[in-house]
Amino acid sequence: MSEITSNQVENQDSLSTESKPVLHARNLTKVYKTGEVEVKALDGVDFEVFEHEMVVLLGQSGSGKSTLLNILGGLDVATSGEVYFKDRLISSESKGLLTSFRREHVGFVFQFYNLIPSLTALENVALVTEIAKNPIKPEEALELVGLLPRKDHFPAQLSGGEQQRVAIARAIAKQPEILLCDEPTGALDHETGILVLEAIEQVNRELGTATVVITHNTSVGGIADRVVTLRDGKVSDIHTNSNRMSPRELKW
Ligand SMILES: Nc1ncnc2c1ncn2[C@@H]1O[C@H](COP(=O)(O)OP(=O)(O)OP(=O)(O)O)[C@@H](O)[C@H]1O
Repeated sequence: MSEITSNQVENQDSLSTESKPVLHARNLTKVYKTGEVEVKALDGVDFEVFEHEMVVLLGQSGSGKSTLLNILGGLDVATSGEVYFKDRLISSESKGLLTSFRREHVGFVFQFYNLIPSLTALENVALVTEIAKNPIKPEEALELVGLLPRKDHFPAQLSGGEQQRVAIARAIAKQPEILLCDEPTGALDHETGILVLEAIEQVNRELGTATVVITHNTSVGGIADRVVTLRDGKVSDIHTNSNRMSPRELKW
């Protein structure tokens, strides 16, 4: 992987003058201590995601992708460094404030869907909309991911890809400013993975939700505005795509 070039840094600067970062992190480090053993999972990471932007986060296993995503979303805290949500410095906030930041502003999608088996697709999404401040209707969220016709089906009656699309609907139904997806296609075959990426792409385009997608699959970088690569806990490359590909155009 190449180091960041001045051209790439310029591209970033031009992006930042056109729109504002929804999230930005400065000089993040994360050290995990287990007994005598220390692992430096993040080592001076600067990262931002702008309004409406789609960022794909690449890197080998153990490079620090999930650690970064969890800190950005307020699920974990950094050892040092700063994280801002717009102008709000969230990295110095109490656990309670961080929890309310996460509840109000962040949608998460993980590799495994974590739907409640005894509830239908619609009820799984409604669980979130019932307590959110400014939700869209659960039906609308399912429509966005193409699953309204399956609203009365239980998770066991849906394929893996369909369950993941319900999980995406659940994540975005509260209209978060940020959608963070950790290996959303990791458990899926190629065709199903494309459908899930299409759902994420649709949400990003129609709701304008700033989105970060972690993947091992370098081809998926084609759907992003920017592709950020981590290596050994550092940003090793930032690439700006001149055009975003649709998920269906991806080949792997
Ligand atoms: N809770 C933890 N305790 C100790 N070490 C951890 C913990 N979580 C992560 N690590 C270590 O931190 C490093 C970064 O892990 P992380 O999960 O962020 O990488 P990743 O790029 O997301 O990997 P993968 O693609 O395999 O999910 C790894 O060396 C990992 O073993």
